[in-house]
Amino acid sequence: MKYSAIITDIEGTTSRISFVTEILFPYAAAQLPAFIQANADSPAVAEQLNACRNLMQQADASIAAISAQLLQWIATDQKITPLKALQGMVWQHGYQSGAFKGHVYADVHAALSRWQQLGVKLYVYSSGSVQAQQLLFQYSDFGDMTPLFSGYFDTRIGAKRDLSSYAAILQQLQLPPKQVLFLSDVVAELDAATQLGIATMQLIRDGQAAGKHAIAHNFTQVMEQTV
Ligand SMILES: CSCCC(=O)C(=O)COP(=O)(O)O
Ligand SMILES: [Mg+2]
Repeated sequence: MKYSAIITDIEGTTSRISFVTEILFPYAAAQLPAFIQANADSPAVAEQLNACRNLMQQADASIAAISAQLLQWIATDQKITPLKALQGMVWQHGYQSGAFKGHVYADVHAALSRWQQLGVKLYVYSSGSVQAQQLLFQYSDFGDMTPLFSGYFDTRIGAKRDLSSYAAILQQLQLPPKQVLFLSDVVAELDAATQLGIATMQLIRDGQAAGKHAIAHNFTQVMEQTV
């Protein structure tokens, strides 16, 4: 096996883009206003509301104003950390109530299981919060997949198109970059990882434009190129 660790993106890589854009985002848009109104005093929610005020540069922004801003960020798919944290909180109710399961491609479940058997450490790096990542895999189509993963990274370590984010991840993994493989559907994310010497492979499942990276159309093809 070429790699000691594999880091995977979620949307467009392990999971269908439409699961995020047509199920998760609309659910969050529908639930967030009432959720933050009802939970504004809880420390976890209050912390994120204040982070939104800082980003809005409106120290006295009302709950209604923050709700409107959150909905605008969702509508334009902004990868903003407090939005992602609040989305994870409302998605928890959606998963636990059975409103939806976490979509994971069958080839992903098979490959992750095989890589774990081979002793490869598996990680997730997504703009979705760590909570959202863990929920998706805990309530996946294949049951609880979280035992497969050794760690999770989100935008608290940095934006996915920033080289510094991958430097911080490598620091935590304590591995040489060439022993780490990063899988994503987004070329700009792969470009950032490549600049640090991390191995990369682009997943092309929904017609994504190919970059200069090695490509695969599913995780079975990733496995074929990495053993
Ligand atoms: C963890 S499922 C929700 C994913 C999400 O909220 C998101 O914005 C995905 O962004 P990415 O940069 O990981 O494609
Ligand atoms: Mg993606």
